[in-house]
Amino acid sequence: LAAMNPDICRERENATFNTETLTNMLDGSAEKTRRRREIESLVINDPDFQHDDPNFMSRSERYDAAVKKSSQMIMKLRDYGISDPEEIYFYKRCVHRGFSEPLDLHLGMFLTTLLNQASPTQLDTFFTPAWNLEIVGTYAQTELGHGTHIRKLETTATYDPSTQEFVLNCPTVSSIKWWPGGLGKTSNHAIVLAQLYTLGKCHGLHAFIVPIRCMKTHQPLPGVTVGDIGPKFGFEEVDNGYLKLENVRIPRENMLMKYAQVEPDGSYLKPPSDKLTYGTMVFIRAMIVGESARALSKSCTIAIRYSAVRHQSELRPGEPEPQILDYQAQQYKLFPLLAAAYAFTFVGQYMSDTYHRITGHINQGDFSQLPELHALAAGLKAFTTWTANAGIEVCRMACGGHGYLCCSGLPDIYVTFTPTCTYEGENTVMMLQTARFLVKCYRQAREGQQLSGTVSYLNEQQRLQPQPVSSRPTVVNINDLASLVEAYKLRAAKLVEVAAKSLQGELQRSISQEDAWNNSSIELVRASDAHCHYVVVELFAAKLSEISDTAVHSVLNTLALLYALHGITLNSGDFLQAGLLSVPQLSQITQRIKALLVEIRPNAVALVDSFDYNDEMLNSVLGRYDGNVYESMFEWAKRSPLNRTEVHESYYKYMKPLRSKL
Ligand SMILES: CCCCCCCC(=O)SCCNC(=O)CCNC(=O)[C@H](O)C(C)(C)COP(=O)(O)OP(=O)(O)OC[C@H]1O[C@@H](n2cnc3c(N)ncnc32)[C@H](O)[C@@H]1OP(=O)(O)O
Ligand SMILES: Cc1cc2nc3c(=O)[nH]c(=O)nc-3n(C[C@H](O)[C@H](O)[C@H](O)COP(=O)(O)OP(=O)(O)OC[C@H]3O[C@@H](n4cnc5c(N)ncnc54)[C@H](O)[C@@H]3O)c2cc1C
Repeated sequence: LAAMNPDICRERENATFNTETLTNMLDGSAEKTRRRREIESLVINDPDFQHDDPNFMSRSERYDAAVKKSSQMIMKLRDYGISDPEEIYFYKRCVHRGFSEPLDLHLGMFLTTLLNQASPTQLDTFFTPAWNLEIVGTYAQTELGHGTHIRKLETTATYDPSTQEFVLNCPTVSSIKWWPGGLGKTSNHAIVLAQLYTLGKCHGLHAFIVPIRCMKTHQPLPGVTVGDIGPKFGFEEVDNGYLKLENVRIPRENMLMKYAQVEPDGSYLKPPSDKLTYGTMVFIRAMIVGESARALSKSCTIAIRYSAVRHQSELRPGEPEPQILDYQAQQYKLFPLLAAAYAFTFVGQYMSDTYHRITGHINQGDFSQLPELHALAAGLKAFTTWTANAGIEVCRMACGGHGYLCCSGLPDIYVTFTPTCTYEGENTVMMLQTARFLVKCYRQAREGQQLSGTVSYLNEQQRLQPQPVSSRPTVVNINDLASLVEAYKLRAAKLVEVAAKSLQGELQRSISQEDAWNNSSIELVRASDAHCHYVVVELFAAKLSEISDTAVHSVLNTLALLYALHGITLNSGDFLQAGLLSVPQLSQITQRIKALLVEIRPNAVALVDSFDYNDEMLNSVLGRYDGNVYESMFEWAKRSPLNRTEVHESYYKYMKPLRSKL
């Protein structure tokens, strides 16, 4: 076994806090850390899950290997008796080493939709076979023509009372279902979102369980055309698919009927809210927030560990080349992202808790908090995925040339993560949904209604009327987190007001509501962005009050300050315009940020260690725990398929004959 790299050892010795304490805090408790590691080691020590580098495999081999692993995984989860959703998740992400896989949609959306939208009788029929993987399903909503504007989806489900069946059709090319994960080759069922027609009337989108392949032969059923949509930017393990349905008949019992219902005679019973069909999307959006944290924390782990062992250039003449982590510019690239990774970890936990709390109420028949849940999940999904997406690229480039190698792990993290900005609601569209909620709340507050929850700051509008900067004490104390939270709150309030006024102004020009909306989109998206930014800063600050260990508290406080101050410099125009900040304060902030970088520097490696990604899951030669980067890069390169023979066959086929001709 090669010794630890001395640079990275020194980093760990210099840390001012206990890494394990912070890991326990991130997991929830020491016991939870222990259990997570136990589950991960079950996978890592399992010979069936030894990991061949997918970068050396064809797409078909990758799909094959992923299906094999998933099938074994299901068996083993049963054998070990692992049934808690969080524990299944730990096991699963370790099996697939962070890659997406063909069963993601079955586990994440098919089962979830059943649980949330099936009637008790339907659950009896479908859930057990689905849990046992006899039924393998996907979530087929998006069509060639529409992903965002789902009210315009064209697939139809027409009720035939004479046989008590629904007849499903994709009548046009643009109505072909396109994209669903696991649809192409893996699934034998799909939850199909279709326009419901009964007794001659359209009732909008509803969800139907549609068998698409024979349960015995796995051949497509009559009327079903199904296949893989071809190679993509990433997601190579996943058979994202197409599906065309022609007069496919399913029993009446296959429409998900927890809320809306079609009776045997064809009469339609309305759901308590027509947005309940959209419930699974809200769940996945809420979960994506945590995925942003994971993608970013992995990328930071790789870039920061590598920056601790990489030496380059001369800082002081005659001295040895420094670790690249000693360059201020390198710290300025990476430490704000490290801070964001921590922030998003806490926001991810909050979003998951909030989702479960509010769906608990929904299951009790109380739908009052659904709008806020939707607005929060949509906005935070967009806000965190945009930041993480850009951050992964910054981490990759911070590793110089080696970041471009697949063995750095960063290209795979990027291509796997980047579609979160698009799927489950395109980010701009999601920001506009949040804005719709914010503007509505703003109007309610103006009318004197008392708002609660994350938008309660809009109650204070009277107090927020702009005042000349000179006539009041400086709002921001740049050394005080509570004061920074307040500044973000006031900025959000201001930008919501700007958006609302833009709408008002447009309407006064007597254009339609819809055109006014479109003409205010820039302000609306910015308002949502500011709102989400405030929520993130607020949650980070709130988290600090829960931390009892003083050393951990101190280092996280530094990160929270950096997150907040760096965000202000990126959006300084807003803060200046709103009179929340003075120009001289802006340069004080830059100085303060520099001081924070220096404070974080000795703890940087320990801070990424605390995320506790084992080497198998990180899958990166640059991010290895032992820091032995160059040796393992050389070993990896030797395994490249091009190196299987000393002389490649192309030499004999083309180069050699060419030489004899010239
Ligand atoms: C394991 C995981 C892997 C994941 C892989 C990826 C899987 C996928 O991508 S699956 C497909 C995901 N697709 C999407 O997310 C589609 C995005 N589009 C949408 O959600 C909708 O079309 C949307 C929200 C943009 C507009 O919906 P639409 O019905 O036209 O609503 P709209 O007219 O804008 O608003 C109507 C009201 O509904 C509300 N609303 C909209 N969506 C929701 C919701 N989900 N929950 C609650 N309320 C909602 C609005 O806030 C609005 O309320 P109000 O009238 O009080 O202001
Ligand atoms: C890897 C991957 C996996 C997927 N898996 C699934 C799946 O399992 N099941 C499934 O059903 N779908 C799936 N999808 C589809 C995905 O949900 C859609 O692509 C997504 O909802 C975006 O819709 P769209 O492609 O129609 O984009 P579009 O809506 O066409 O977006 C294009 C542009 O138009 C803009 N735009 C659109 N509408 C508005 C508006 N109202 N206001 C302002 N700007 C607007 C957008 O901001 C964007 O810039 C997947 C997609 C990917 C990439």
